[in-house]
Amino acid sequence: MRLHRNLTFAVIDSIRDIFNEGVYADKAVEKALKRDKRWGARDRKFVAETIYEIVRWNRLYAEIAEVKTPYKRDDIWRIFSVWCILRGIALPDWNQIGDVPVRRIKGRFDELSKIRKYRESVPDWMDELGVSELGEALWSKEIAAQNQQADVILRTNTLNISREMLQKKLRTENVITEFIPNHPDALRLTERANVFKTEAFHNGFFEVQDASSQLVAAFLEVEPGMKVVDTCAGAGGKTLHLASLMENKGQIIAMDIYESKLKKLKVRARRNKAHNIDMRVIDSTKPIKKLYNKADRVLIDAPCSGLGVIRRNPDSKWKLQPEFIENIKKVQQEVLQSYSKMVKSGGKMVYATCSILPSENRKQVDKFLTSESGKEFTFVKEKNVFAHISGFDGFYMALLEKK
Ligand SMILES: C[S@@+](CC[C@H](N)C(=O)[O-])C[C@H]1O[C@@H](n2cnc3c(N)ncnc32)[C@H](O)[C@@H]1O
Repeated sequence: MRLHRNLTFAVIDSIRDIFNEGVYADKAVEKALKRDKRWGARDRKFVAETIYEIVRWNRLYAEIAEVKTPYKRDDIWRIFSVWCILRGIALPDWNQIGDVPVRRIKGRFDELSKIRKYRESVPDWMDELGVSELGEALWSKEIAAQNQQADVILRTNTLNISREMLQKKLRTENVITEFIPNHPDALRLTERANVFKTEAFHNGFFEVQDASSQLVAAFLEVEPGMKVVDTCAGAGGKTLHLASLMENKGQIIAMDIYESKLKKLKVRARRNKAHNIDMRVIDSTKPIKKLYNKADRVLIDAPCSGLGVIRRNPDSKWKLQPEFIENIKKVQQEVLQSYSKMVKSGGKMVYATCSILPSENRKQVDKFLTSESGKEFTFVKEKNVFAHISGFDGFYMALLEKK
């Protein structure tokens, strides 16, 4: 591979923005890709994937390069040189790249690869937390899987098309996909492509949604005609799936504390031709109280650490703080306590997270079940999804029934 100056500069600037300015990696990539309209698909792939790789392996590369944040420009070039050496890419003869000790880099890589927190490039606290929650063996496998690049998975919007027809349509647009066993609406791209540019996307035939995430709405056991509350709907990934499963019949009330997210859902719902969704901002306890004992189904897709989706957000390894996880656990218990009151007698509720930590998952459910409001519920079933077993995002979901 021959390195191109403009592309490499885009990578270097993005790394500076991510680590020195706190910019999210996906936003930095988005900005980098706008730098030059003449870049082709391969150029864009290089820029995006190199940024993500350097973010993913930041601790390991920085340790080998002997640099620390905040990075000076030279430091980032040193990290980039380490990336080149370890990937077997010939270093160009540019001023920015000084003397690179190739043998020392390879030697340090071999040494550091024996220590998990360097090999898997995670902060000390995260490595310790992973071990204390999951044990050495499980954490080692899971964090290794979380460092792999995630596949692009689509969810067929069955309101508008079947999975078979969608696959055919995408093929005519040069997007090749395959079915995924046990995920009835899912298609996996065999090669990465910008699916948002396809006609099929603009026609509302699919959404991009990981296979594990596609299990959540189905776990709620919805039926057409039901009254369903999606309490932490965000931009509506699962709300739209619920609308599909309910064949646009009945009512879905999508809620979130952020109006901006619900506005995005509105746009997506229109494209999906999902007509049974009402949106409500949670700006007081009023919208919740109004629905006490009214819902057949309640989904709590709770805010969480996101430790199950590191493959998609590798910068969360550096942005996440232990204090955030402690705070978010309090929110998880609060939303369980409060939003469960909307379930009617005989109704069901799913509590889900994209975390792999038992303290955010089963332990929250158990705490809820032994509380005053939880006593009205029985535990039906749960699913723990690990990336190293499934090959998809880490997720948790529990189904509870109100007596
Ligand atoms: C895991 S995300 C939801 C993802 C979304 N369900 C989807 O499938 O695309 C969690 C959401 O909870 C929202 N949230 C955070 N605190 C909340 C609260 N107290 N009540 C309701 N929603 C909350 C966040 O704004 C965020 O959109």
